Amino acid sequence: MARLTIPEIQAKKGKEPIVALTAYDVISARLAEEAGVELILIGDSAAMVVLGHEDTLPITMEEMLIFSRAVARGARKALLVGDMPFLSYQTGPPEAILNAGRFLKEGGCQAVKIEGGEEVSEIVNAVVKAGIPVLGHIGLTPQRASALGGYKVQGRDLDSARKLMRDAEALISAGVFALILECVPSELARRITEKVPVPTIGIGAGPHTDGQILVFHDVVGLWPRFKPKFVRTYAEVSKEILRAVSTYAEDVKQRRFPGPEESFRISEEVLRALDS
Ligand SMILES: Nc1nc(=O)c2c([nH]1)NC[C@@H]1CN(c3ccc(C(=O)N[C@@H](CCC(=O)O)C(=O)O)cc3)CN21
Ligand SMILES: CC(C)C(=O)C(=O)O
Ligand SMILES: [Mg+2]
Repeated sequence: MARLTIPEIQAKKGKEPIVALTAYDVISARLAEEAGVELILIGDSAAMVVLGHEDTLPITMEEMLIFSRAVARGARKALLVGDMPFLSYQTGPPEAILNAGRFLKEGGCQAVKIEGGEEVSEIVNAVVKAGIPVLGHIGLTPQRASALGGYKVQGRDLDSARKLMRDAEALISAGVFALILECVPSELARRITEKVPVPTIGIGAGPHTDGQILVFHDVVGLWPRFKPKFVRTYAEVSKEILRAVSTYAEDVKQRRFPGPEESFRISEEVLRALDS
């Protein structure tokens, strides 16, 4: 079966919700796709949930490309989007195009995501003009968390709600194929969704967006550090892993593992010859 295309994703607007999820490795990508995920984002959240950094800022292009290639080996139907890391695009169009292009040339992705609104619209436009599809991302943009005062809901007062509407319009003019809305009040997300011609994909943006995205580790219960209000945890995978590995450790200590079924044998004849 062929990979979902950007026009196919766009055609879902107003028809059926788009299912998106992050993934960072071959197993999570394969499972996500088998479960029906249509768009996989190789998120810079890997900095936190895979590499253990405090925030998303430290992750590099080289690291993002390693995760992208792993995901590409596991997913052949979902649209793959590489999340451009901090300082890989902010310096201007030439560097942005070169780094975005690497996600396609080396990362096995079909598109990239860039955080920010009006401030980055020229850069987004340059990347789109180079033939690299861009997924926009406005509202809470974690690479700017310090400037925004933390991981906070955006667009609650009139000025910031207006700013978000302008950001959406600027990105549409710049040519994004879809738009992520993160941590935005539901009614504002609804207005943006009705106003823009491309799909909106929400994370903490309520039920009216054209699709939803969450972080893989949040969905399966593998991220104990914090639980944003917008997360629904569908499994307790950490607990299951802890149970399995604890039992393994105890079995080794108690000499219950390995047993005969988990061990290899040699013939008596060879053994006798060896001992003589
Ligand atoms: N595991 C994980 N899940 C994510 O969704 C995620 C990451 N990591 N890392 C990068 C960013 C950081 N994100 C976050 C992190 C925390 C909140 C949070 O706790 N927000 C408050 C809202 C506070 C307010 O009312 O303004 C909340 O209660 O949800 C939101 C988004 C989203 N992204
Ligand atoms: C949560 C999504 C939108 C993201 O940017 C990430 O995982 O890095
Ligand atoms: Mg991100």
